[in-house]
Amino acid sequence: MGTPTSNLRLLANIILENVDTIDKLAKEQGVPYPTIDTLYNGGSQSEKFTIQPKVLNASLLATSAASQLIATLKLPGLVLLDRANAFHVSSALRIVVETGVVEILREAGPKGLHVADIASKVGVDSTILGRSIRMLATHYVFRELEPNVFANNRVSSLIDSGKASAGILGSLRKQREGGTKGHGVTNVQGDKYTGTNGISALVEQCTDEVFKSSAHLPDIVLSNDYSKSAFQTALQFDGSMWEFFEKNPGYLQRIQMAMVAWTNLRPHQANLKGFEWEQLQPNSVVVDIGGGNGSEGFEIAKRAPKIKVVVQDREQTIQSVTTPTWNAEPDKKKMLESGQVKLEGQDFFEKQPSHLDKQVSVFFLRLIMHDWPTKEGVKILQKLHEAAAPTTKLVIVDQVVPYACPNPKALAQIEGATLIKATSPLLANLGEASSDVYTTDFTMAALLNSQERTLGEFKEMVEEAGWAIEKVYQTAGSSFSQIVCALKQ
Ligand SMILES: C[S@@+](CC[C@H](N)C(=O)[O-])C[C@H]1O[C@@H](n2cnc3c(N)ncnc32)[C@H](O)[C@@H]1O
Repeated sequence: MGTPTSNLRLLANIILENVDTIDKLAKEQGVPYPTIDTLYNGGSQSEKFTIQPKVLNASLLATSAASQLIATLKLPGLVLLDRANAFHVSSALRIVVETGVVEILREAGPKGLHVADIASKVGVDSTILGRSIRMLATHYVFRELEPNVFANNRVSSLIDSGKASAGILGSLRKQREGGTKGHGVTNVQGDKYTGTNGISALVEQCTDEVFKSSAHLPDIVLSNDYSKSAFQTALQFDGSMWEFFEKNPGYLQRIQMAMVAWTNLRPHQANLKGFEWEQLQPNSVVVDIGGGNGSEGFEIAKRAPKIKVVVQDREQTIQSVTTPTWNAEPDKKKMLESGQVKLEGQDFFEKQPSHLDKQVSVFFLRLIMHDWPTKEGVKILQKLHEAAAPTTKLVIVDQVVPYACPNPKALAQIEGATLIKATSPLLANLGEASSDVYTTDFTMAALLNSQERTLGEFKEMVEEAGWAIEKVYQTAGSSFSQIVCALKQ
């Protein structure tokens, strides 16, 4: 009998097999896989190659094995220190994003720029700025070309707002001039994000209010007192997070742009893949519940030009964010003028307006359920149930949290429930390869005392409100899933 293959070798073999798969596909198609040192260009052949399903599958398995290999090879004490101090990476990231380092380095070009020059443009201490960029470079965000000379790389360039650095620095100046707005509250300059792909807004939101809130989450859990969320504690605000945003319009603009980033961060089809909007009958009505600035409602209306879309949100969001956005963009304005799309102030805890009663083909909810604890989630879905016709569908787009073990039988039977079968010794949820869904879950806990849900939790919640899951569409590389429900029989 030969020596059994070591655990290290099993992991290394998974990496090699999957890198071989990617290399072979790259060779066949004549497209190189991008290196970490190249700049991100979503439209390039190389980046498009990385999100082809076969390539993505292989890269997820290799990522899972590689991170497990690192966690095994690195001394456990150092793995623990990394985990315990991960928040410093968030601090460094906020410093560089709000000081426009990415834009300054884009303007500097491939030779990069010395940190003293970056700091003098920004007006901050060059030592801590340099240490921030170096810490990030150590985590593969930016490159240090020679001592203290930095340049963008594939990850940092993704944050690029596309604006001139002078604009970002102008916003920083206004932010400083306005002074602090109270405990933990940043004087956010919302206009800085308009016209961007939203990624800088998302990174700032994560590293500012989410990070500050998360620091208070353990105290809440340990005291078992959920009367105030971690967000309310961090920002010393008694109302809801949405009320806070309405009082602080810069934050409102930032979170709405951060929502757009979720569309741009990953292959976009992933959000809309699955439900066949084109198959709806002409004049069918789709209601985008809590549609925010209507970015998804717009995509649906584009995909199925013969249907009608109603984008609903809180009155103030419709007035101050959604309507100006749709009036400013010609394609969207045309849809409003033709009557294909309607923007409507509507609280989703209230009864749907009479013009929609029993008239809706699909209620669409993207990133809504995860904002609410289950009790409120059930109330929202019950209101939609009350307005539903017998054939109305409910399409929920949210992240489905994978168990770290295989799905139980009752769930495995739902069409589309299992995505990738991970083989031993990999974790069933692919570990690091699906880490984003677990961090978003904690974001929801910190901001809203809410959560991302496993498929089992979704099943229980929708059934309590009178719906039943028919099918789940999942996409490798995107924890966003579409859960299609019909009225429970
Ligand atoms: C996480 S955002 C999602 C926005 C949008 N669906 C998307 O995916 O881009 C949540 C949305 O819910 C809206 N919202 C919060 N409370 C609401 C309520 N009671 N009625 C209607 N909309 C509400 C917020 O204004 C915000 O636009």
